[in-house]
Amino acid sequence: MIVKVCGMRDAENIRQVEQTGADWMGFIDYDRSPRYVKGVPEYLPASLQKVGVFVNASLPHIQERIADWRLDFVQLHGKESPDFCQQLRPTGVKVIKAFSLHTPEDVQATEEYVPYCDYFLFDTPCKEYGGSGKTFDWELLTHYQGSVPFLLSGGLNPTSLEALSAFHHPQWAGIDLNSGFEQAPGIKDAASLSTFIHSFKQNKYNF
Ligand SMILES: O=C(O)c1ccccc1NCC(=O)[C@H](O)[C@H](O)COP(=O)(O)O
Repeated sequence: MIVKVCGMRDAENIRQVEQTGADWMGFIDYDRSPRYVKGVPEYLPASLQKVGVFVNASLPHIQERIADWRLDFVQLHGKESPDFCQQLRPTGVKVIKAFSLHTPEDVQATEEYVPYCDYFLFDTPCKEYGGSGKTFDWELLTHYQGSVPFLLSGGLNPTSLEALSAFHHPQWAGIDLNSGFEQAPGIKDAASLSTFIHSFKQNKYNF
């Protein structure tokens, strides 16, 4: 299973989190987020896949960030269309489309994105677009029968292991961790992440 830690920006903290067993690290390029990375992060991890997180950014802006932040993935949290996702294909980065899930209709809306995305990320609806710290009703995912693998996101924290161990879905590919492991916006508790990730990867979902 993939573990993504999102909302990083401090060089020393990035180095600490690089050692926790996480697979992907997310950097937020949205200036209304308390985790906004202005410019280029002082340190970019060498051993983790780098994910740039955008909210309704333009294609040229994202292309610039792909080069500057040496991104492996682009994660789109706004109202980006399937066509926009398709336009990112020639850049060579993998595309993650985030969806806020509130109703079964929200799940159905993912279908037209299938040809243009490598992963989906299912998150809690909130006016800030992400980082709410709140969980959504995972039962909604019984309505998801698509072929694109997804990361489970929204409000995961050190107490979430039991709920995760009870969750099953054939397309479940990983988890996304953010505000539930923070000491301050953008600063993660590396020790807590390390313990959690170790337990998560040790259990039966490490396939
Ligand atoms: O985290 C943010 O501040 C944020 C702001 C705007 C768009 C996306 C954002 N985060 C993207 C993520 O992938 C988060 O990890 C995801 O929303 C879950 O966050 P949390 O509920 O805090 O675990």
